[in-house]
Order: sequence, then C-alpha cells, then structure tokens
Amino acid sequence: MTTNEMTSGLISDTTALTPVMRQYFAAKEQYPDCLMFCRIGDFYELFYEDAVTASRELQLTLTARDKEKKQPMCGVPYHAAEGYFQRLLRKGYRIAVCEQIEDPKLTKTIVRREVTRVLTPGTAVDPALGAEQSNYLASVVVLDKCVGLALLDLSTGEFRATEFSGWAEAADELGRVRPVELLYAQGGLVGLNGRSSDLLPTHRGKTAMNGAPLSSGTEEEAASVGLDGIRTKTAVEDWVFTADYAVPLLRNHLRVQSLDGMGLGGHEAAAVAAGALLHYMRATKQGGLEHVDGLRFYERSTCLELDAVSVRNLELVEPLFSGESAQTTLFYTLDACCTPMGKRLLRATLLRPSSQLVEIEGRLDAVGEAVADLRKREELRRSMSGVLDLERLLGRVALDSAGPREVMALAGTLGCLPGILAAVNSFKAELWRKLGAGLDAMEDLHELIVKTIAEEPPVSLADGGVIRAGVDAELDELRELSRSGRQALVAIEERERQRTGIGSLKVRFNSVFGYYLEVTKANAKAVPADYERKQTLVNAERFTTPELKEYETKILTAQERSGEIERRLFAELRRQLLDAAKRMRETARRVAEIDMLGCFAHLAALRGWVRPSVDASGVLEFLGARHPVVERRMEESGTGRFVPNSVHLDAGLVDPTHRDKTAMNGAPGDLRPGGPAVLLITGPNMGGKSTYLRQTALLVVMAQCGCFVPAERMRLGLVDRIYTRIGASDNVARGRSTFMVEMTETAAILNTATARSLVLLDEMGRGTATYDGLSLAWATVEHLHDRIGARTLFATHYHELTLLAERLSRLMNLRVTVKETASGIVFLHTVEAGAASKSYGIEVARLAGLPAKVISRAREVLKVHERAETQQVREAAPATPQLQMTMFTPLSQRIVDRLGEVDVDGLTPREALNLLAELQRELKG
Ligand SMILES: Nc1ncnc2c1ncn2[C@@H]1O[C@H](COP(=O)(O)OP(=O)(O)OP(=O)(O)O)[C@@H](O)[C@H]1O
Repeated sequence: MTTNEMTSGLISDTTALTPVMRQYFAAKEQYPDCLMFCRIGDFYELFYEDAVTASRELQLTLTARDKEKKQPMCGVPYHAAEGYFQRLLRKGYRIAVCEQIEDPKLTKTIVRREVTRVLTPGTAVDPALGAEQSNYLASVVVLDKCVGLALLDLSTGEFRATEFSGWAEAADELGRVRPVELLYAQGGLVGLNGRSSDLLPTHRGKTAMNGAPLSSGTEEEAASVGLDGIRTKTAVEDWVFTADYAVPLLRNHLRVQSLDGMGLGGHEAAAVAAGALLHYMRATKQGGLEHVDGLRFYERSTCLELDAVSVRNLELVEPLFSGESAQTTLFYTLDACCTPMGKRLLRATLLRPSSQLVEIEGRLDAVGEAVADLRKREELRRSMSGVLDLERLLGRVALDSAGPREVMALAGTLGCLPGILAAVNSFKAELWRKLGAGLDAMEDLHELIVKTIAEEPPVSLADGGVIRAGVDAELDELRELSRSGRQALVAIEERERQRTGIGSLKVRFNSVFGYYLEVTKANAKAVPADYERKQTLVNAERFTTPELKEYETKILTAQERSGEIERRLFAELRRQLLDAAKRMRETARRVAEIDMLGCFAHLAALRGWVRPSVDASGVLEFLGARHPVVERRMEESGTGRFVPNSVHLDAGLVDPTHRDKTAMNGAPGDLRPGGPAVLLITGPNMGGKSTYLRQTALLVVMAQCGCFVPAERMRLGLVDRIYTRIGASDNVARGRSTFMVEMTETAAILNTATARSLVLLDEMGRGTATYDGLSLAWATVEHLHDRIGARTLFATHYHELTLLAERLSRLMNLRVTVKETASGIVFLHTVEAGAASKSYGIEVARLAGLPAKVISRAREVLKVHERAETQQVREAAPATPQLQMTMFTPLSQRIVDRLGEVDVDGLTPREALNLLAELQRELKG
C-alpha cells in the first residue's frame, strides 16, 4: 500500500490501520505534495514513499513497521529536526510538520496530531543563508496580457513587485533573480496574447507527489522561459490570483486604503501577484509577517538591462560554472562592504545598474567626494564596522526566532547609527545629504533595548535572567526571594552536616524530585530519624525534610512566576520593536546605500580607479582600461601585470543634453566624432580577445552602478542593455546543441538590441560548418552595423570577416598582438588597429603539446586552404547594400567631411558665411 494509493482513495478500508496511522493518512491527504514529518514521541517519523525519499536524501536508515517490510519508515530525533528540514528545503522539497497537539501525559487515549507548519524553500528562512544572498519567494500571474511578478525575501522583509508586457521578459527577470520557489496559478498562465501560455501548463502544474521538486518540463520550455534554475514551482488555486481576492488581502496586510502610494496604482497584475504571495504565506501557516510592511513597485526600464545570459557570461555575481571559485566574479572583486546589507545591495545593484544619468552622476559625485577625503572616508567605514544584519535581525524578531542575545545584537547595531549619521553628515554631496537627512538614528529603540535586557543575557529566554534588574519591581522581588531561598539551602546543608556529622552530605536538585539531601550509602546509618526517604540509588540515599519542602515550594514558585514575568516583558519588547519595523527597514536600506558608496570610494582610492564621465551620447571610450577581476587575480597570484587597453566606439547618437561635453574628464580633444560603431577583433587563441570584450562590459556595468573604473580615462554614453554571446556555454549538459543555443541568443540580440545597446559577440558561428558559420557571422555583423547601429565588439577567428572593413564604413578591425620569437610566439595582450595576418591556431596547438608530425602536416594543409578560401570569399560575398550615409554617419562626421571637402582659398566671404549657416542649420537639425 502506498501513500498515493491511500490518498487517491484506492484503499478505502482504513479500519485495519493503527490509530496513529489513521491520523497520519488524514494529514497526508491534506498535504499530498509535502514530505510528512509526523511527531511520535521523541521522533519525527516518515512513512512509505516519503520515508524512501527522505532516507535517500538524508542518508537515514530505512526500517519498516511490519515484518514484510511493506510499510517503510524512517525518523529523525525531534531536537535535531530543523537541520534535516533545512537540508531537504535546500534540495527543493516541501515539508509538512504534523505535531502532537496535546500533552501525552494529560491524555488517556491517543494524542491528537495536526499539521502545524508547512515549510517550503521560499517560506522557511535558511539559517545558513549567506549574508549577500537573498531567499526569494516569487509569484507570477498573467492578467490582461500583462505579466505581474512579486518577490519576497522573508529573511529581510524585502517585498517588491513589477510588471512586464511579455512572458519572455518576466522569465528573464526570474532567471536573473533566481528565486528559490515560484508560485503560479494552477490553471497555467492563461491570457498572454490571447492564448493559453503552455509554459507552465496544468499537467505539470502540481508539485509532484512526495514533495519532490519538479522537473521543469521539456528542454525547449526550460530554455525559453529561463525557469530551469528554480527548483520548486508551486501551483496555487486559480481563485487566489484574482483581483477581487488578492488586492483586498494585500491592502489589509499593508494596512492601506489604496496601493497607489506604493507605486502600484494601475498595476493590477503586480498587486495580484503580491496578494497571492501573501495568501500563500498565510496558507502555509507562516506567522511573523510583521516585518513585511511595505511593497515597492520597481521598473526595469530605469535600469541597464542585463539578460540572464549576460549576467552569467560576465560572471557578475556567480562563477560561470557552478562549483568554481567565486573569486572570478565581479561581485567578489568589488565587495569591500562593511555590512551585510551593503553586500546585498551591491549584489542587487550589479544585477540592475542604473540607466538614469541623474542617479549615476549623483552616486559618482558622492563617491568622488569620499575618494578625495581619506580621513572622512575612513571615519565613515569605521562607523559601520560593528554593524550587523539589521534586516535579518529584525526578520528574526518578527519570526519570533530571536533570543535575548539577538535582541542585544540588534541594540549593538542601533548603537552604531549615530556615528554613521555623523560621518555621513560630514560630506557635502547631494546624495550624502539626502541619505543623512533621512537616516533615523533610532536612539529611542536603542535605549529601550539596553534598558530592558540584561547586559550579558543568556542564550535562551527560558534560562532566566534576561530582563535587567530595576525594570520590574515584582520581578526583582521574586529574584531576591529565590536568591535568599537558595542561600537558606546552603545554610541548611552546612547545619545538617554539623548535626549528622556526615561531611559529604549535600543538598541537591533535580526536576523530578525537587530539592533533596543526598547521603552516601556508607553514611546511611548516621541519618537522623526525621529524614524522610525519597529514593535509593546504588551508592547513595536521597531524603527530604518538611523544612526543605517548604523552601522548595518558595523557590520554585518564585522562579516560575519570574519566568512568566520575563516572558511577558520580552514579548512586550518584541512588540515595540516590531512597531518600529518600518523605521528600521528604512534605516537599513539607507545604511546599505551608504555602505556601498563607501565601498566604491574605498576601492577607487585603494586601486587608483577613475571617475567615468557619463553622458547621453553614443560614445564608449576607454583609455588604459583593465579587467578588474583578471587584474586583481594576476596581482594576487603574482603572475605578471595586466596589459591595459583602449576602446573607442561611437554609436553616433546625438546627446541633446550634453552637447558641450566633448572631452573626457575635462581634457579637450579626446572625442573623435563618428568613431566606429563595430569593432572586429581578430588574433590568436589565448591572445586576450574574450578578456577585452568582457572588460568593456564590466566597466560599463561598474560605471552605471556609480562606481569608479580601472582605466586611465573613460567616457560613456549611457547604455540601455548589454548583450553577450560569449563562448560555448555548458548548455550541452541540458541536451541542447551548442549551435542552437548560440543562434537563439543571437536571434534575441538582433531582434531586441537598440542603438543604445552594447553588443558583445565572441566567436559566433563556430558550432557549425565553416561556411555556414562564416556566412551567418558576416550577415550578423552587417545587420548590427547597418540596421541597429549598436556599439558592438565582435571577436572572431574567421579572418575572412576582416574584409568587411572595406565595405562597412563604421567597422574597424582590431587585433590582439603577438610577438614571434625563435622559440615560438609570445602573447603581448595589446589590442591595436588592423586585422590579424595569421591565426596562430597551429602555434597555440604546438604550445599545448600536439605531436610535431601533426603540427607540420597541419601547416601544409593550412597553406592550401588559405589560398583557396580568401579568393572565394572575395568573389562570393554578396555586395553590401550601399549605406545610407546620412542615416548612419554621425552628424559630427558629416560636418567634418563637409569641411574637409571645402576649398577654403576659393571661397568668397559670403560663400563662407553661407556654408557656416548651412552647417549650423544641420547641427540644429
Ligand atoms: N590584457 C591582458 N593582460 C594580461 N593578460 C591577459 C590580458 N588579456 C588576456 N590575458 C590573459 O590571457 C589569457 C587568454 O585570454 P582570453 O581568454 O581573453 O583569450 P582569447 O583570445 O579570447 O582566446 P580564445 O580565442 O582561445 O578564446 C587569459 O588567461 C588572460 O588572463
């Protein structure tokens, strides 16, 4: 008999079951998708398939309730259960905890049992969660062709929602945020473009029996929706995802009349997703939602968009291959934050850099001021050094899992706030002033805690002595009573030793017998007649006396009563702290931002990074730029120096607001108007092409986060999106052909990139026959150049592509350089103008140790092919359509060209004036 059979009603005769098993099945029927942990005595037991699953996942011994072993079971001791729960949650399982809800001592029949908690990856806070990580529960809904998405991190109370016009963008956001659990309507996501989206269809819509994590459907689906990273997907009944139900629920929870104040006006889909998420929290019996007291509507359009593929390729927050060291990530390199909140904000900012000039410049101004003043900068960072995780501590208070020491830790952190405020106020930049003005130092709360809790409180409230003396008169009195009672016992012990002459006589306590006098067997004869025997052990006898009983009652009653008072006062304090939850969260948010800015300033000063000049042009120009991660790793491992390189790109966009900003960092003459929009980079393997591409993207990300950059100078016209198609990814493991993945990613770029985007294509077209690959690469470059005009870096091994420079006016060839020496080639890692003349693939193969015979044969074959191919490509490549110069040549270039054509000596003064007027007309559009 299996649980499935039982719960699906195949087995109707439950009378043969023991009463406990009947309770078990009743509970399991309600939560078929959870692993059911059933409390029996000191253990949580699992049965049937749940037992098989748990024993496999937790390496528990599988036993059986019956001789035929048809009823497998396994169990974990109740006091160690939380650790086992977490291990299963991390693997994506859902858990229901069926508790004994009566005291076994007080009932003569079977103890009642009920499910008191349902734990899921998104609703249970993992104590082992890293400070910089978030534990998002996500909820998604499609309403009126609009996709609503809500995200909640229960560990901090962060709650936000947004909307998308299409599923692809929503899936992309999910791929970036990587929630641990996703909620969606059971009926699937119906309504997108008037058709039923089959991306999360009903038949896969349920979490599998046994609480097993769902497989994410077919490969195409997984890739197209970017959901394959989410292990737990939970279907919730459709009615929950309706505006009539979810919106009032959300309003009630947030205690607001209208959601407009949270930026949710007119965003029903986002509100419904958020309301449904709260419904789920309640349905899984999660109390402690007090710290979830605000909801923020956020929009991606104010951000530099990074699709999930680019986040991965650029290793912004995670290494490309799981299991690799995190040291390859940009986050690791930039994380010099002092506080856990700062770390989390940095990580979130790297995933969502700004695309708003005012915001970026505001941050750069603030960072710049701190870079320039060592004393103030250090003071700022010092003021934050003792700050703990304010948001998580508050989360624990709300979830009622904060003990006295955590509350004291909270006070410690609150105590740092006045210092932080003073440090922030010492700066003048507008952003610092804004942050300072809104920073609530919360001295009242700090004082409240410090005055209520003892200086060095015990770990647990039950240990007593948590509340400071002087807080409650009755408590002080009771404590005095039990103290004097204990003193009296010491006196009794001494007196009785004298009276009986038994030097080893002791007054002792245990929870079963209370206080007693203990005498060794050898001395038992000397015991006076008024002692009343309580217990006989192998070596000792235990006695009591009426006097002892009297003190016992006094002491125990006093302790019990003071325990009650301590619990009440602690609960009152908790309530007061939660009443201030909103203030604390707001402060935590500001501290995070202060910390991140301080971190940027610290790194800039430490590593000599410079302030990027950001504007609304289409320029992207670096001088002496370095890859921050590779440079740091080379420094740390002592493997040489990183070779700086420069980049010059111009998408030819007119910057209406910053027309006068033609120079970087005030140095005139750096702007070369109408620079190339596409850079085609050739050169040997290992030459540094990928590094050059990635470094360009990373510097853009950093600059738009408001961070200084590792370069001598940088000018950046705002980028709206970064696209990357870099190297062969590990999609092969997911069963999709490398080439298919590459083409899907390239299609996404060609269909959605804009003239403001930055496109990085590395070795496109390698995964197929040479001519197919070359032709696709050729056509892609043409399309990017002619139709999109995005700033593009294209690294390739197809030397034939360098011929494109003859046809495309805004494409420039670059090459990574090598030096040929007698003993082989040396990589110089410098990028310079021009096409690589040779590919050196064979040289690199030689360095890798291919047999000499193979190398020399390869050289022969290469010669024959090279001659033939170059000729063919020249002849066969279709003519590029004539560029519409006026459309694609930047204005500045056209003016320069026009001036270049003029014969100045042959002009009359009037003609010169006319020309000037004409040029000005053109400038003004
Ligand atoms: N500017 C640089 N200064 C110093 N070392 C560099 C530089 N650029 C790249 N390197 C080092 O050279 C190695 C190869 O770089 P990269 O992977 O970028 O080469 P590639 O040209 O893309 O090679 P392939 O074509 O085989 O992918 C890396 O280990 C990197 O650390």
